[in-house]
Amino acid sequence: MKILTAEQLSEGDKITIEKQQITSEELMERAATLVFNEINNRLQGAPIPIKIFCGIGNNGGDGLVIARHLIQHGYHVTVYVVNYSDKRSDDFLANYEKLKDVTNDWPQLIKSEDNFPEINIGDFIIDAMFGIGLNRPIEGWVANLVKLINKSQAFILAIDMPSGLFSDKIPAEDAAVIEANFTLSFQAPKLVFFLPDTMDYVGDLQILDIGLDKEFLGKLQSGNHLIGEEEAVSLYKPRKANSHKGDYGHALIVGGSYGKIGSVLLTATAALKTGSGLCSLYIPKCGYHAVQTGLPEAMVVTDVEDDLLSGYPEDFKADVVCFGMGAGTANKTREALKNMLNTVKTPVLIDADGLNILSENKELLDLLPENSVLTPHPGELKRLVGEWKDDFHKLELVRSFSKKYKLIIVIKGAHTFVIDGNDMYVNNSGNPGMATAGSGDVLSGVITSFMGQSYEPVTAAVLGVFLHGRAGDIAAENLGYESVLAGDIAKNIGKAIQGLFSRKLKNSE
Ligand SMILES: NC(=O)C1=CN([C@@H]2O[C@H](COP(=O)(O)OP(=O)(O)OC[C@H]3O[C@@H](n4cnc5c(N)ncnc54)[C@H](O)[C@@H]3O)[C@@H](O)[C@H]2O)[C@@H](O)CC1
Ligand SMILES: Nc1ncnc2c1ncn2[C@@H]1O[C@H](COP(=O)(O)OP(=O)(O)O)[C@@H](O)[C@H]1O
Ligand SMILES: [K+]
Repeated sequence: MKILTAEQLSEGDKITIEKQQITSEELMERAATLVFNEINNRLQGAPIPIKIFCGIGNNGGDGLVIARHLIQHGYHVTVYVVNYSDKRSDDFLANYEKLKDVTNDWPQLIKSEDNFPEINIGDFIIDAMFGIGLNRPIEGWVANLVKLINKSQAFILAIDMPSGLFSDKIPAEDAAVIEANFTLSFQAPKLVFFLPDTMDYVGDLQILDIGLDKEFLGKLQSGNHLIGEEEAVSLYKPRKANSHKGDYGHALIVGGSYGKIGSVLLTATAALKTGSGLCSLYIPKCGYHAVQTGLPEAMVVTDVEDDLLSGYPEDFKADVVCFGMGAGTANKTREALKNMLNTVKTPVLIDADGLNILSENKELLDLLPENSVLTPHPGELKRLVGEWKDDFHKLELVRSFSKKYKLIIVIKGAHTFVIDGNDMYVNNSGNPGMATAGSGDVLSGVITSFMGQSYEPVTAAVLGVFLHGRAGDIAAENLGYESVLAGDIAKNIGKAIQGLFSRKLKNSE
């Protein structure tokens, strides 16, 4: 699904109105009716107090339409007009009139703190103050109203955007922004819904298809994509009946050091669980018995050193090499990485200490084969590209880094971002149970495995990140967030792949 900007969506509104020969009021009616249906499906007529805070633009107009439908269906609704300006939009005014047809309770006007209503913990708040039209921070008494709503602990449903959130920039730390429990947004997700700085304002997210012109949406140039199940299915290559292990790639996992052999074991397990035909590890001698016992399906080659890596098996024939987990950053290990990069001419994956070595030895970046995949968490990323001011600045830095070195960067996080030059893929699977030691090692194994199975590196990264998150979701469904171990994510990769084709995620390990 494309992630769009406020400008693209406004343009989509205009074109849709022209092509479908409808009025903007009709489009508002369509969009807000979809919101009403969602609310009605969930509340099922429950007699809870619903307080709708409407701005005076089209977001407020949506609020008025939602209010009208809710009142018609017998809900207990109080409508507030947050009168931050006198410039009411035409569609707001039209729907303000229409509200008269269904109620004698005129909306309550809020013009200052004096008009603030009481908000109770059991209220159902609908935030229709500002949508994509926000063009400056919310200030004065309106900011205080936002803060009052946030403090109330009532359930907050935001329409289109949590009010106060811009679609293209990060609000200041003390800015007034609605902290929604749920956001129902129109037609396409906005990038801020997924950034670490702003995702907490959004709560759970659902996108409503309000029927904007398909041709316009199809042709829109947007390099930003949200990756869900549908996208993942389209990337997956089924196995052929007439095939053998040689068809599914030989992955070589290089890493580990004394006390950190578990990391490579996790990566190799994940690679095999993702379908690698063969998997070998190149590790220091101290890990030999652990790996041979822990993962009998894997082959092991050991370094001359006992406790760390110092070299690379130059004659080794692998389809893909992954380097770094648990490796440490000793000088000898830096030489091992250098040796690997001087030997391997096809895209590699670099993770963890491999990234730390690159950060300390930037000249090595030039040795990375084009389309290699780097999988930093935010700490590793900072060492690699420098400090950023906010998430938009971070994405800019990573984009130019990706272009400069022709690399694919996987920024790990609650929503992992895969950046390949101007293209960006935002992952929509995963859960906080995955914030556990070694889950990144598992991700490296999954992506490496797909690279070895002849997926394009960017496809391997995007599909790998999605399936890793989905496997984590399956593990969490069965174990609870706290009990998910990285190994459980690896165990459920197969179920995650199966789940692409059947929605039944049950009977997992
Ligand atoms: N395709 C879509 O996306 C559709 C959008 N609709 C709704 O229309 C909304 C956009 O409506 P508008 O463009 O009228 O904008 P908003 O309703 O978001 O904002 C209203 C107006 O407030 C003013 N304003 C901005 N920031 C302010 C601030 N900090 N303090 C005081 N005033 C401020 C601006 O002049 C802005 O136009 C969407 O978010 C959505 O809810 C729907 O009705 C129909 C379809
Ligand atoms: N809150 C979260 N929601 C979704 N995924 C998460 C969350 N926290 C962590 N993850 C995922 O878990 C992995 C953690 O990787 P990393 O930080 O490298 O851990 P480690 O170094 O212990 O392996 C990443 O793939 C990340 O996207
Ligand atoms: K809103």
